[in-house]
Amino acid sequence: MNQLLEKIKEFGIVPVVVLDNAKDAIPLAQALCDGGLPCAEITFRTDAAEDSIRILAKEFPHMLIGAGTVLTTEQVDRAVLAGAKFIVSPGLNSKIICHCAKKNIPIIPGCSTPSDVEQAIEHDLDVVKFFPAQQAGGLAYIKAIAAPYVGMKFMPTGGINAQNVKEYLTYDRVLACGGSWMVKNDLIQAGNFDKIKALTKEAIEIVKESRGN
Ligand SMILES: O=C(O)C(=O)C[C@H](O)[C@H](O)COP(=O)(O)O
Repeated sequence: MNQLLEKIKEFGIVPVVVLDNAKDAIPLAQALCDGGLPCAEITFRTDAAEDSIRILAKEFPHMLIGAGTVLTTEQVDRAVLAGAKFIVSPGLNSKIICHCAKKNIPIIPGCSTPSDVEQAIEHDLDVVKFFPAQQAGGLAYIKAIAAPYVGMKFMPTGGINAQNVKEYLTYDRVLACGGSWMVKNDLIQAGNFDKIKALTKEAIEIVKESRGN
């Protein structure tokens, strides 16, 4: 498996962040790092995404910063140029996967059906996002879909929180979980970075528990 994906596995959780204002990028990143999780997927849902990635790549070079909600090859280019180290998309788009392969940047596309997973295999991928995880059938569905595709690992995202993340993480075909519960937009907007740090610490404790240490 790609080294960067190994790193994501080590973290166990990828915070999915929506930033309305790039000025929040630094305190947000500081809270994540202080909480013990130097990793973030900055989503291209807002205009602030590209600047936020650029700021974090420069100011927090030790952090693993990726771009999420990537829907076009143009966004891939902007994300990579800004310094994103990985790309995540909600669905599987062959054009985007080929573009990422050309640029040699890891992509984790969203899958929610066996056909999606088979397309990912066609592209030689061994990790996919499972989205929307909780709503599409949760861990039971992942176990069922993982059975025939023995080489595939999953990053469940969507509806995951401090209450249900542990059960996902204890399944060995789950690489890591994605989620926004520790970086909720209202906490960012309220400047409540202490709470973000506390929720991040709690999340990291759950990762440790799921690994029996
Ligand atoms: O933006 C994307 O690229 C997505 O595919 C959706 C996000 O991953 C989920 O919205 C996160 O889910 P929550 O943790 O339930 O907020």
